Amino acid sequence: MGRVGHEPVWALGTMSGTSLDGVDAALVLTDGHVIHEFGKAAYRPYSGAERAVLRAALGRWPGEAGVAEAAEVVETAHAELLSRFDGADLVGFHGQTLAHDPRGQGTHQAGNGAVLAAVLDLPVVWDFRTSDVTLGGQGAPLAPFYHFACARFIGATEPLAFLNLGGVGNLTWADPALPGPEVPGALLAFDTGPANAPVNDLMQARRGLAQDEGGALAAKGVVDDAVIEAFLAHPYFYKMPPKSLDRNDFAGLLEAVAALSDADAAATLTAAAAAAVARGAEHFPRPPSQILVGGGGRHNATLMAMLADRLACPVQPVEAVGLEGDMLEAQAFAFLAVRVQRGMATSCPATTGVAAAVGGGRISRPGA
Ligand SMILES: Nc1ncnc2c1ncn2[C@@H]1O[C@H](COP(=O)(O)OP(=O)(O)OP(=O)(O)O)[C@@H](O)[C@H]1O
Ligand SMILES: CC(=O)N[C@H]1[C@@H]2OC[C@@H](O2)[C@@H](O)[C@@H]1O[C@H](C)C(=O)O
Repeated sequence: MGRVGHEPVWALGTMSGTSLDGVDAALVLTDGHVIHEFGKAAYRPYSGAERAVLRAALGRWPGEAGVAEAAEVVETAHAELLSRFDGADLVGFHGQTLAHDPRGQGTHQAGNGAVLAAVLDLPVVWDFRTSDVTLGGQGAPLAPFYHFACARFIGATEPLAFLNLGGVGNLTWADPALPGPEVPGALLAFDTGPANAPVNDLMQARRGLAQDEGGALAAKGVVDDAVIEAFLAHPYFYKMPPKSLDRNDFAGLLEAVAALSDADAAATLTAAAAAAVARGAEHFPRPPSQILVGGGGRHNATLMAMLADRLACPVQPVEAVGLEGDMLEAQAFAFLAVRVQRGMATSCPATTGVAAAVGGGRISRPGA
């Protein structure tokens, strides 16, 4: 990339995840290879009204009803949150995934980076997933290149795995001893299955609550093994990675627990998330030394206990190695923004199934 520097810059990354709870933003000082320092991070929840607009647009594509309204909610929430930060050199704006169908209609993240570039008066990197999909990849997960940098940052020398427990779960196996993330054998990544989304949907439907706080309800229930067995027969679990999911790909799971008590249903959906991760771990090229967990699901003690039961290596929140589990994804899009700006790859065959290591993303500059 000519004289575009190799100096580290402060990148401000954002994530508005599949749980539709709100927007995370975090500053990272990086050159796109190495994490030099972490800066301030902040969260802005969506209001009930905003969440309703986003929920109504789930599964929709650009131009369809409700999508422009959803994009406006996303842009407004991000502009409000990001205006609270000083000192950023550029922004990595993920947007809100409304639909994801990589081998069909594509992938759709609502929100226009050009709008944010104008409001914030900063270059904004956005639309991270489309070019990977266009080149035959899944367009997700994209955090793995960042996970590789995290593995280096914490001084790991043995293979390890990162597990994100958001609405959907995803696993990255990484070997930090290899020279870089795109080197064959350095990474293997994929979505594991539904993580918190089905439990959240159950809690909403049965109790009018957003989540099963701490996994307390699930802890009181009994897992229905027949439901788990039927769940694991889903064709997704027979696909080789890389592979990715849309939030509602397992919508039938909620029907499968319809006849169970609230506690048994919560226990069974929580066990399904853990079983999907354990099934995913069977794909690891070599056993990892540990699995480090980020995302909101690490606050669910029942889910964490079920994971520890089903996995052969230690499972602990990323805080155990000094990382911030609520901000990993926002930090990932800060890191990836710098890579995009510098013409570096953001995905490779082992992370998204794309044919070769590729970069992605659009860059909008203020005043352009
Ligand atoms: N204290 C808690 N107890 C139980 N569950 C929790 C707790 N805190 C967060 N969660 C779960 O984590 C979810 C939020 O996780 P997170 O913010 O990582 O998801 P996301 O980023 O929206 O999703 P994705 O990573 O799939 O895009 C909540 O919706 C809830 O289900
Ligand atoms: C299409 C899409 O937005 N996928 C998200 C979602 O949330 C978790 C999982 O499904 C993962 O594939 C991805 O996000 C993370 C940040 C990623 O790209 O690595």
